[in-house]
Amino acid sequence: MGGWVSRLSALAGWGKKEVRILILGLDNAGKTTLLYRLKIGEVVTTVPTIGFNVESVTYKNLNFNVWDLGGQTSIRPYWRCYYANTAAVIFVVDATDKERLSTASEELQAMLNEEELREAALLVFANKQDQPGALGASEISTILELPKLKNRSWSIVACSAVTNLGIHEGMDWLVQTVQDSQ
Ligand SMILES: Nc1nc2c(ncn2[C@@H]2O[C@H](COP(=O)(O)OP(=O)(O)OP(=O)(O)O)[C@@H](O)[C@H]2O)c(=O)[nH]1
Ligand SMILES: [Mg+2]
Repeated sequence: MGGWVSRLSALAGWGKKEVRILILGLDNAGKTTLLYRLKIGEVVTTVPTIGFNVESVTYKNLNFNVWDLGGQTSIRPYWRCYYANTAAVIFVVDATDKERLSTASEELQAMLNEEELREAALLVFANKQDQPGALGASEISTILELPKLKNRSWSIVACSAVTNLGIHEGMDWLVQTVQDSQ
């Protein structure tokens, strides 16, 4: 009986495994704005995240469980509590916040050194491209030392969570990469 139920469920697509994605980055980078852009396709008014937001998001037939963690300095030590079973990390950078790009780079490297994220793909979103003076993907890639990464599927895409620029390009890469690794 149990066998029939699970086979029928599988045929119907019920209980389909969700792919776990984390959205990380410094405070004010635009993580929560991105999460709801993915979830409802709109720009929502946000407040700084204390703790996390989590949503089920379906993109190109893949079901994601997307966790958006608060990025304030005092909250960053808790990021590691969420690393287990993560297929991919979306690291959001405020491309206008030049003073804090080195801090973003340090947090990114610390995160990538974690054993639990050894196989996780990395998508960096260079966000806020609608703002004047935003640095482009190649400049940010250099500052974050992405070309030096070893044994990691990674990509960087310039985007705006507000205007939707680049969001699909980044998510298409993510879906393809996650599917290829499964
Ligand atoms: N101009 C512009 N503003 C953006 C963009 N994305 C987010 N913002 C704004 O940046 C501010 C911070 O956005 P949040 O999404 O709350 O940032 P967060 O990364 O979740 O911040 P924490 O929760 O504190 O970690 C808000 O005022 C957003 O409206 C963007 O692409 N362009
Ligand atoms: Mg937030």
